[in-house]
Amino acid sequence: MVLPRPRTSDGAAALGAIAARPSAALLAFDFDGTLAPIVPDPRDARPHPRALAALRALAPRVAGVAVVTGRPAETAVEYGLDTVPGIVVLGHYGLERWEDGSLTSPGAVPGLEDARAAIPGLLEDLGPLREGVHVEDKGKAVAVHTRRAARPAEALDALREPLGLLAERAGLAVEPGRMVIELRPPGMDKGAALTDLVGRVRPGALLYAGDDLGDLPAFTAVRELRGRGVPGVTVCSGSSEVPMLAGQADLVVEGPEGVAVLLEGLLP
Ligand SMILES: O=P(O)(O)OC[C@H]1O[C@H](O[C@H]2O[C@H](CO)[C@@H](O)[C@H](O)[C@H]2O)[C@H](O)[C@@H](O)[C@@H]1O
Repeated sequence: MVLPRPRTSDGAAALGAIAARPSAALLAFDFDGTLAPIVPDPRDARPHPRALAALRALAPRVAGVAVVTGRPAETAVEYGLDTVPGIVVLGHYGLERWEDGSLTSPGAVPGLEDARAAIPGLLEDLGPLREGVHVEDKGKAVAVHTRRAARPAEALDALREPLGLLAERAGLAVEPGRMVIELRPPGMDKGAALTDLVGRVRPGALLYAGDDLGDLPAFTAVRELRGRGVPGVTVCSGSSEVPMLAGQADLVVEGPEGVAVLLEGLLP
């Protein structure tokens, strides 16, 4: 199968290196919007069947397959990732690590209980915009979603300031995403998580694919790693919701289906 051509020479060189010597490649992905199509209810998200099949086939041939997600690691695993041989799942933006059935996770998150208690009142203050806004409690982070709201973009805009102030008071980080604002533990991001993983795997080349603002630190990490001699290609799983991400990537594909086609192109 023919591989797409990245628009940058660095990206083209890295994808060429991955195709030429897959056994030295690390393939890393965001979950929602990249491997899994976006759906209204986060509990219904599952990996695109073709992407999952391609990952299963590629995993024994590459140096590593990883998912770096804002989800709790075990949630992404339960949604089907444990069927990929040897996969590493880094959850909560890298705070958690799941590998070979075993989870490493930090203890209680200071400030989260206060944030959790304050959110219902803050949602009441939204008035009519409140309709359809829902809270996803992820144990070590809380996400406020507006995708199912009657007026999703307006509700999200109305939430930015109060959730920002609440995060500041509680000592939490604010993570804006696709029709969602999360309050999560500070001190970790997908860039640090990916750099740490590269230090462990020591790949000859690296691919990272993402779809959202939370993936930008991973894109930056790929560029920094290039400067340290690790060829890397960034892939944007494109959407109309986050158009700016395309300009930050070496290669743009059409959502999770496009990611699946790219992975199929790496198969022998
Ligand atoms: O880092 P990711 O793997 O991309 O996770 C980021 C957040 O994704 C999820 O929310 C997004 O996907 C939902 C399911 O398709 C969608 O309904 C929602 O609008 C999106 O924002 C997830 O629910 C969050 O917990 C993740 O942090």
